[in-house]
Amino acid sequence: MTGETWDLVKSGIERDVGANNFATWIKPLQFRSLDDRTLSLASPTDFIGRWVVQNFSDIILRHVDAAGIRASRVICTAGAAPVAESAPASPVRSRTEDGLDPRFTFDSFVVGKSNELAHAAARRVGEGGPVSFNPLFLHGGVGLGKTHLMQAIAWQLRERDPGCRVLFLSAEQFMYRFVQALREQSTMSFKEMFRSVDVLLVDDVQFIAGKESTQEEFFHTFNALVDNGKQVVISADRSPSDISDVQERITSRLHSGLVVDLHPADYELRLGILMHRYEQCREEAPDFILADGVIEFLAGRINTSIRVLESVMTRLFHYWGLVRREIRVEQLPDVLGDLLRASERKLTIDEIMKKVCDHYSLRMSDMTSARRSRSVARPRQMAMYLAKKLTPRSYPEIGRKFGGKDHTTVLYAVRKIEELIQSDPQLAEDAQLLQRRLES
Ligand SMILES: Nc1ncnc2c1ncn2[C@@H]1O[C@H](COP(=O)(O)OP(=O)(O)OP(=O)(O)O)[C@@H](O)[C@H]1O
Repeated sequence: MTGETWDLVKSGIERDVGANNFATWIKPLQFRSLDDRTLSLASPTDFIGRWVVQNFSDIILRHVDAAGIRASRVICTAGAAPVAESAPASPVRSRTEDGLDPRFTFDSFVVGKSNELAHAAARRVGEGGPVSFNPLFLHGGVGLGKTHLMQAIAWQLRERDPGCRVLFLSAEQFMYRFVQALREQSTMSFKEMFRSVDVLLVDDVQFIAGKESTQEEFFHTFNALVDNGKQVVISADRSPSDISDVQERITSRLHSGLVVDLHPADYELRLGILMHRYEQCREEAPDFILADGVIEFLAGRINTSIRVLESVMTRLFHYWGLVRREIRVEQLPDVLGDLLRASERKLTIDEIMKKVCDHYSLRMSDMTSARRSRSVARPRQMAMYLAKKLTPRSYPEIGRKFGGKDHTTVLYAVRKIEELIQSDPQLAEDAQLLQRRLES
């Protein structure tokens, strides 16, 4: 690793930690050395060094890993002596050399309503042979199983045909490899390597937004593969047309295959995933017991990402390792406090109005105005309906937020939209889409 690579890694970290955190904590860090998987960074003060190690080690290691560099510990030094040192990374990184996690297979993927289409499409690609859609584009919010499905495809293809050349990498890794090839003047072998694969899977493609030459290279690689009948699978946190700063020609090519949305997990899927993890834990430790109602309680409460559901079960398992007693529902707030609170984030009426305005190209003032033309009144009714459905606010409270309207106006709006959902498929689709966007 060099100082230059560290600078690239830093730009990736900025995306995760936000501009303020970046400027305060990460930007001042200088690369010192990488020995024996220990990344040593120089920090301007002891305090910054300690803070970084405590709060940012995992993120730093994740991005270093994405750059293809193996490191398992961060040390910060101010002056000559180390001020803080992270514990070695946990064995979460039990990935194979090619970046595939052995846990991410189809067998361990729980299928529900919200991911069944994505799962079916991924399965189809995993079967190999000609596929009628290319590329397969999977998108959805944080921690909903995109990476899991992509890697499951890779594992299945390899299992069926060990000779099949499958390459899985993140868009961030694609960029690092490309930059390295430019630096080492080896772009020809870079191109050859990428064009020789049978199936290319690129995760988190939104990362290349705004990165002109990486986009250009990605576009050429993509075209060369698709034109030669090789399968491409891509994932992103949003749909192709919602990724800004990506050239139009790329967006339209991304659209040319099958675009599938992974929706937030519903109650049944959350329950299924928790039960699956519980069984896995019990295979390891048959005495690990959760009292009746615990899993149902968690499935009802944790509605953020599936990653959080997993952390919950891991936390309970560790807790059980200490107390060795059945865990009951009453104990959950103490054991899981922060994780439960994180799921309590409530949607505000302002957020709902804003999403509805974006969707129908209206101004926020249209939500509170008294205009009755249908192009404004209908979206306003939709926003009222969503406010009733997705927040605990009462009819009068909602009325007040919409420019002091009477509660009967809100009641009428909710009934009207409910009625139209039954008779107007376009409106029903709008309502469903908005709800999904608001809940994700
Ligand atoms: N349907 C599922 N069944 C079992 N596990 C799942 C399922 N969906 C997600 N997971 C698990 O949740 C975790 C997060 O999933 P994953 O990393 O695939 O999310 P992602 O959509 O790629 O999110 P991000 O964009 O944040 O990386 C993983 O450990 C994965 O195994």
